[in-house]
Amino acid sequence: MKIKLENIGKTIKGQMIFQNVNVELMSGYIYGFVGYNGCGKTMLLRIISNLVKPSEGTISLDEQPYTILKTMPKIGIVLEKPDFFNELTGLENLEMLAKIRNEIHTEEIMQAIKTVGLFTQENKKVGKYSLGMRQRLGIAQAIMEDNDILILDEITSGLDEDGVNMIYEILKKEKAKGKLIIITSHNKIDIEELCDETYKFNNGTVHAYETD
Ligand SMILES: Nc1ncnc2c1ncn2[C@@H]1O[C@H](COP(=O)(O)OP(=O)(O)OP(=O)(O)O)[C@@H](O)[C@H]1O
Repeated sequence: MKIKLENIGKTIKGQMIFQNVNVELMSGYIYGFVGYNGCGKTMLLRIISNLVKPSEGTISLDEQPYTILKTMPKIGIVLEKPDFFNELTGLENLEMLAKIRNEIHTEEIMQAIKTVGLFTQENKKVGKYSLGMRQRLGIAQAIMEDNDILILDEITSGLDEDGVNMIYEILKKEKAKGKLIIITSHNKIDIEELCDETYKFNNGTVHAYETD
């Protein structure tokens, strides 16, 4: 699977966020987006996820522009702070989200909960979860349905050392399964540990970036 961005630009209310973005993303690789606060990383993730249309340029999946695609691939997304219902437990939140596609049931959800280290916490209300636990639940939601593409914004924010190592392990396993993975992080170690290719956002431009 290949996602190709050609001359992608985004302008909001007359303000250019970025322009002429040319990037190719392939299954089996982990890509990193880096850059200062507000440079447009999340916006580009939204465009890649087909949640937002670009102002200019073409984005395609296996040479088919998104505008004519009949079905999008399965994408697991954690954009910024994961939003859950505080009055429901972690398990209930994931069960509710799983009902949208209706492809998986409690067994697969519990597997994802175990993978992210929330086993025994699944029946606690999310309102009582710490920031790191919410982040872990967000990751469980992204991986539970065996998605083709994983898009994880600020992957390690709010996680303790165990949580960070857990994320590294999960993403390396998902990569080995042939998933296309895109992350953003302000932590250089995340990028060095995980990414095959990194793109740096700077003043409206996006360029491949050498980490060494
Ligand atoms: N819905 C919106 N309406 C207007 N402007 C927006 C909207 N969403 C984002 N922006 C603007 O687009 C720019 C890029 O925001 P974005 O969230 O993509 O940055 P980011 O690189 O992800 O930042 P951070 O590192 O802080 O997460 C910012 O200037 C932001 O104010």
